[in-house]
Amino acid sequence: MLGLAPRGAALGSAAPVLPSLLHLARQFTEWATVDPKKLSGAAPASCQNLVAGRWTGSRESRQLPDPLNGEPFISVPHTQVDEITPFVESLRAVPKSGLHNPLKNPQRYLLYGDVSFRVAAEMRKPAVEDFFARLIQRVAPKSYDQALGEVRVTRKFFENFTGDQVRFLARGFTNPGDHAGQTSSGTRWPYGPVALITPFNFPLEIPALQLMGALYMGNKPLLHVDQRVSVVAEQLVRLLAHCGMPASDLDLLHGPGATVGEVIKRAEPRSTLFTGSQRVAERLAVETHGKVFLEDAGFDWKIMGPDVSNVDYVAWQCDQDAYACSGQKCSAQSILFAHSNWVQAGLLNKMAAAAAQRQLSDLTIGPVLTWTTEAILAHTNKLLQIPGAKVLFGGKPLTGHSIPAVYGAVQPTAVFVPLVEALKPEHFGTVTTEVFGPFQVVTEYGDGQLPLVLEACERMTHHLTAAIVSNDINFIQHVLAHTVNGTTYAGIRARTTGAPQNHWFGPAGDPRGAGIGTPEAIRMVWSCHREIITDFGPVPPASGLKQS
Ligand SMILES: NC(=O)c1ccc[n+]([C@@H]2O[C@H](COP(=O)([O-])OP(=O)(O)OC[C@H]3O[C@@H](n4cnc5c(N)ncnc54)[C@H](O)[C@@H]3O)[C@@H](O)[C@H]2O)c1
Repeated sequence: MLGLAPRGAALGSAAPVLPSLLHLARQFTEWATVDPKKLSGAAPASCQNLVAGRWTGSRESRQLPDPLNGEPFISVPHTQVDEITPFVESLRAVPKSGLHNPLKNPQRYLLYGDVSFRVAAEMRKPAVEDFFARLIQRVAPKSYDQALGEVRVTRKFFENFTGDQVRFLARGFTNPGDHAGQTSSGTRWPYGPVALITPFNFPLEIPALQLMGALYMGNKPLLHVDQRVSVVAEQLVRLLAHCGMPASDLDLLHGPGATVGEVIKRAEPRSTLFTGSQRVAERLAVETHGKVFLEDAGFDWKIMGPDVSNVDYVAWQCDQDAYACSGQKCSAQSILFAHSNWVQAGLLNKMAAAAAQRQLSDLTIGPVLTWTTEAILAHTNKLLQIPGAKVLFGGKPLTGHSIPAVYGAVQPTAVFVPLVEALKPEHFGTVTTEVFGPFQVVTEYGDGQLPLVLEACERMTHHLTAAIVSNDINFIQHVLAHTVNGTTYAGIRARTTGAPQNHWFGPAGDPRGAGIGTPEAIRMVWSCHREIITDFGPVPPASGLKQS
């Protein structure tokens, strides 16, 4: 309630007529159960599961270490396999025809347009935007600008699906039939019970965009987010409920990945969207008998054409692509193929200078959550065994910090590997291993060596993002024509990172590959095609019927 001035209160009277700023800030997040500004070992937060519309705990909890100083600061349900029956039953209770579809409960499309409108309005409030940005920073340390960018992309996504836009997602088509009374119509049908598993690196954006896609299309999702960051998704779910989402429309399961894996085995959701590592992706593909959509490993390349221009800008973009969020973006620049003209123009020195500006104090470099310092340095040393390989910059641990040893802490690093050596079968696997941290491989090619670069792209196994940095249309068309990555930027401003709400983001070249964010992605991942052929007559006279 806004503390408006009481009727008749005189201006200038001693009684306060406006609510205090503190009160306003608090009411903006009345649905929240954590305060990211206070969150610490001294003021820990705790999380809850949501199942069948009820918030619950679990027998055991895990105390998460603060990634910046190791103090236990969040207690998260450590849900065990013997506690999953309510989650299995909740999913099993969902009909295959979903909670809504074009013929059932169509008012729910409008409900979700309305929920999205309210969430977007809430997220426009500076206090709410700041709440999510800071909460993201506390669990997946990244600079404030990067965290705020994640919140704003999420808000714009909600804005995109307000009003009638959810209903339009389920748009179908009709074709005239063979005779009077017959029409065929293509419809978008939900899967019903579905699962959604997302990683740590974008704790708000990935769960929000995929979750809403699942809900918009009429499914009931079981949501599981990496437990190191799932506090953010829980706050999103609380905001959704505050904005009118029926609390029983989704379940939220905190805990180890193995527990959600077991729920999936027993509940057999009709489809599962997984975002995370290749290892778990392949395992789920087998366990679900292929009923998966995957957004997995990203070994992302950037090719720089022979035409050099705007070297300062391009070096800045390389630094952003490789090291923003400490390289923990699936779209991060993993390998750079620089034409010799760029090397001669001083690109690598400018990249080194940009990387040297990054610092822990503003989280432009920070903890690595899935690779330890030792593992990153061991990988660096393995690359350095390749003839001609050398460290261009970085290659050392960060110093003067209290990041716990379970996480990694290394300088932004670039290792140069000669192209011909990189292509040798004994080296190729190491060179193209995705290091989910501030790390990239750099190589150089000369005139006449583009076929070797394209051969490297052909032999890579995953095709998520890519960048072709050039303004030479013939060069760009040639590279585009011979490669397949799902999200490819081309032009002098090309980047590998960038997963906004306004374009498709996802891999190509794999029939299991998913997409995120756009109407096409939502329709493809969260609904299937159903053809309904209506044939009401008039019926022809029986005398004219022939057997065949
Ligand atoms: N392609 C994309 O859009 C995209 C986006 C973000 C991250 N990623 C990839 O994610 C990886 C980094 O994340 P990570 O290494 O922490 O991923 P991960 O595979 O270890 O974890 C991802 C999720 O899977 C869950 N999980 C773990 N074991 C499971 C099991 N047996 N059954 C079901 N779920 C299980 C985890 O709890 C977590 O929520 C990188 O490879 C990165 O490229 C890809």
